[in-house]
Amino acid sequence: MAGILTGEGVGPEVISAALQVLQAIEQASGIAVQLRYGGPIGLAALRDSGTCLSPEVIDFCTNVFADGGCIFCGPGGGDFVYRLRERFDLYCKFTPIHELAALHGVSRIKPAYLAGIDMIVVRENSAGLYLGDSGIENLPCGDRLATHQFRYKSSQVERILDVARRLAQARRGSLTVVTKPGGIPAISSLWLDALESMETEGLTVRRLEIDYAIYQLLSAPHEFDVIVAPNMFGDVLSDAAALLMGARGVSYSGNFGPAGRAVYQTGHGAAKDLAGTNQANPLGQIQSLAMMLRESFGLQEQAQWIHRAIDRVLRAGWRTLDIAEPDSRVVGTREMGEIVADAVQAEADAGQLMYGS
Ligand SMILES: NC(=O)C1=CN([C@@H]2O[C@H](COP(=O)(O)OP(=O)(O)OC[C@H]3O[C@@H](n4cnc5c(N)ncnc54)[C@H](O)[C@@H]3O)[C@@H](O)[C@H]2O)C=CC1
Ligand SMILES: CC(C)CC(=O)C(=O)O
Repeated sequence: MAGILTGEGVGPEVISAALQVLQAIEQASGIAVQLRYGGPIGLAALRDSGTCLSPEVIDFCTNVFADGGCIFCGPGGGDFVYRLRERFDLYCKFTPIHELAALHGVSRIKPAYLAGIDMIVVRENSAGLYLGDSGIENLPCGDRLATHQFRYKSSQVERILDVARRLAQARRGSLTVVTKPGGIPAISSLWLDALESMETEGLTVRRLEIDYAIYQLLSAPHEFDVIVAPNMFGDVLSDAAALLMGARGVSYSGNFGPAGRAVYQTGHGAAKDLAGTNQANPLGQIQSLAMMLRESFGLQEQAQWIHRAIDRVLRAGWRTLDIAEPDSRVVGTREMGEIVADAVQAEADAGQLMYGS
């Protein structure tokens, strides 16, 4: 079962396109995913309930998780995602970054640097800068003073490093740990000490500082497999890495906590400039659907149908405006959802022909 939070801005449009694709999966496989719908989130909720994560949405998520489901979420602004992660201890965010070969032509990065890239940014989601205490005070001299204090416990660092270590062991065995010893010495030491005392036999471990890590990510992306970082560095790394896939509109992620709790979302935001125009790219939300099917429902094959369908659609020249090339067949959000849904059906049929089932 999946709980749907449609989000704000372009959220309802990209969620609706993704659900068209889910319908195609259901028709092709005979699997039925039960859906429940929750209320508004983010700045839309703030207007009505005075908070970006309302008590109703907390109850909704609590019930979905208690019934063994996960959340499929459109973008939401304000502090919605931080409060959600805090409330349900969604301490781990995975952002997969993989080659979308059909989009080499729209990338700002030369194709030779993009071929075969395949990495996952593992972001610590439960502490650090974004979960700190802050305030602004008016000083007697007339100046204003803003302060922000943030912290990490070694147990929080150890659990995320352990997730990243296990992921790297299951993949190509390369782990990059990103800190900034000169800039945030105490927290960087905590991370690097935890890394030092962790069993990393069989892994190639790199320690990079955030500034050079971003430079390397964009100049030598093949060198990355699993990257793990504190909250804010992980946010910046995953947004920058999205450039390697072609555009912000195709980026996606999953947030994970204990007891199988999971929230799947886009990497891009509410894109309010595009809301209601049927121009938003739904491929990020659709890829997060594939991630949900694979990680929460164990539907590997169906997730692959989606990725292959997207490749097929992009190679055929179908594009939303943000990823259009001069000879593209430009379509809107809704139409892209329909085209990918049809391509999913074609992938499912091709699979049946191949295996004769
Ligand atoms: N996953 C989430 O829930 C996220 C939510 N946000 C929230 O979204 C709001 C807007 O954030 P911004 O920083 O402006 O980032 P944004 O991603 O919403 O927009 C940045 C630029 O990317 C474009 N863009 C984004 N998604 C697109 C798509 N699917 N197709 C085509 N173009 C797309 C927008 O039109 C805009 O020009 C804020 O309230 C922010 O807090 C931001 C990032 C992630
Ligand atoms: C701005 C947020 C709503 C989303 C984001 O960028 C995050 O994951 O921290």
